[in-house]
Parts: sequence; structure tokens; C-alpha cells
Amino acid sequence: MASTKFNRILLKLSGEALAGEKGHGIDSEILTTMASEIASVVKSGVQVALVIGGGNLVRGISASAGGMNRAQGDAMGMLGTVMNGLAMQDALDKQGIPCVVMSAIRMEPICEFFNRRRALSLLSSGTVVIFSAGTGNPYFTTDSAAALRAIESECDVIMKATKVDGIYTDDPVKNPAATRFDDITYTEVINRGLKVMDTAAVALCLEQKMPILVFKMEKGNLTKATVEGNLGTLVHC
Ligand SMILES: Nc1ncnc2c1ncn2[C@@H]1O[C@H](COP(=O)(O)OP(=O)(O)O)[C@@H](O)[C@H]1O
Ligand SMILES: O=c1ccn([C@@H]2O[C@H](COP(=O)(O)OP(=O)(O)O)[C@@H](O)[C@H]2O)c(=O)[nH]1
Repeated sequence: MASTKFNRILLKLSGEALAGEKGHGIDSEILTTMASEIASVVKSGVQVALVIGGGNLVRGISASAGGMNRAQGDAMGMLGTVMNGLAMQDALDKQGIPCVVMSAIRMEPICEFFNRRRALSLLSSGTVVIFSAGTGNPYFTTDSAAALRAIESECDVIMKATKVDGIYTDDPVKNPAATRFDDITYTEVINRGLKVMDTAAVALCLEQKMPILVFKMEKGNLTKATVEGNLGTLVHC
């Protein structure tokens, strides 16, 4: 095994990142690039669990703004995360990386129903496990699902690969004067109301002391984050 900072990671990818410039759907080139980044980390001996969002397909909150019942919209959002998971599984297949998709909502034979003990055993054997359908409940996000599954599957860290290169004093997209933290405590993220990850997810990580590393999803960064662990912003106790 290569000397990596982490043995088992939970990588959280936003659905929107899969859409690329189009802003919607799945861009096959981006999917392939992300799969090859994941493949190289897996080949270095790191065990990888994956949670992919669904914002590129449906967000319950946006559907409800258009008049749809929120829980109904969230159910659609969760199904979107399964579609993204299946797309990533296909892309990892093509890289020769073993991968199992689990869903928080039963839908065999498309994918397996979530089973914590089986997930642990698959991860230990080097299989990538994609946890899809979020938490299986409306009014939650895939950030919360990432926190929950990272804790259940005994990961060393949650890696949130996103559009910005860390956590800032304010949204850096809206406020260019915002400054970046190299590291920050969970309590500070919550008390300052920093919006990079939802509060429920951060609170769960605080309770269970699950570190979170937030960094930009760019070529090479996943390897850097896994090997060196000093990229972006680390959220800790
Ligand atoms: N304090 C902050 N630090 C960093 N990013 C922030 C902050 N506040 C808001 N954001 C925004 O949060 C976004 C990431 O959150 P989100 O859109 O939920 O991520 P994703 O879609 O990757 O899951 C960033 O693109 C950034 O614009
Ligand atoms: O536990 C969950 C996770 C997700 N969702 C729904 O799935 C959508 C897509 O997830 P998210 O917005 O977290 O995706 P991302 O922003 O990471 O692409 C959400 O908007 C919700 O509608 C949900 O209802 N419960």
C-alpha cells in the first residue's frame, strides 16, 4: 500500500459538478475524468466510499418552489442520485475498478439495498461503494447522507469535492473579499453560519468527530488530498 494520509475516505461529489458547463444532466467527459481520478486513488490502496448529489437532475426544494409537494420533489431528487451513481459505476467499470451501488431505497435489481456490514466488507476488499438515494428521507441533503454513511462505514474523513477551494469567511462566489480558512472547527462553521455544507451534516460530524476536508474538484486534487491531506480546508474538533 502506498503511504497515503487516509486509509478509507468518503468522497462527496456534487451532482452539479457532473453536469459541467451545460449545468444539467451528465457530461460524459467529466464523468470519465472523475472516474479516472477515483481509479488512481483506489489503485494507490485507498478504500473509497462515494456519495454523489443529484443537483444536476432534480432538487426537491426547486421543484417545490414550482408548486410541487416538497416530499414528492425530494423523492425525485433521491432517484436522481441513483442515476448519477449508476453512471459513475459504469465509468468505474470502464476503468476496471470494482464498484457496487447501494441505495437507501430498495430498487433491486438495479442496485443493492443499503447494508452497512456488506458495505464494510466490500470497502475492505477494495471495492468502491456508491451510497445512493441520500438518506432515504425527504428534507435531507446528500451532505447529510455523506456524513451518515461516512460514520457508518468507518471512514477516516469526508472529502467534499466542490466548486470552491475551501471554506471562506463568506461565499467566495458572491464576496470576492472573503478569505479562506486552512482549518476551522465544526462549532465555528455552525456559529458563523458558513454555508459550504448543510448544518445538519456538520452537526453530525461534530458529534461523531468525523473530519471534513473541503477542496476544489480539479484534476489531481483528489490524489493530493488523499496522499497529503493538506489541501483546501479541514474541519475538525
Ligand atoms: N463560507 C463559504 N465558504 C465556501 N463556500 C461557500 C461558503 N458559503 C457558501 N458557499 C458556497 O457553497 C457552495 C458549495 O456548496 P454546495 O453548492 O452545497 O456544494 P455542492 O453542490 O458541491 O454539494 C460553493 O460553491 C460556494 O459558492
Ligand atoms: O437524504 C436525502 C438526500 C437528497 N434528497 C433529495 O435529493 C436532491 C439532490 O441532492 P443534493 O441537493 O444534496 O445534491 P447536490 O447539491 O450535492 O448535487 C435534494 O435536493 C433532495 O431533493 C433527499 O430528499 N434526501
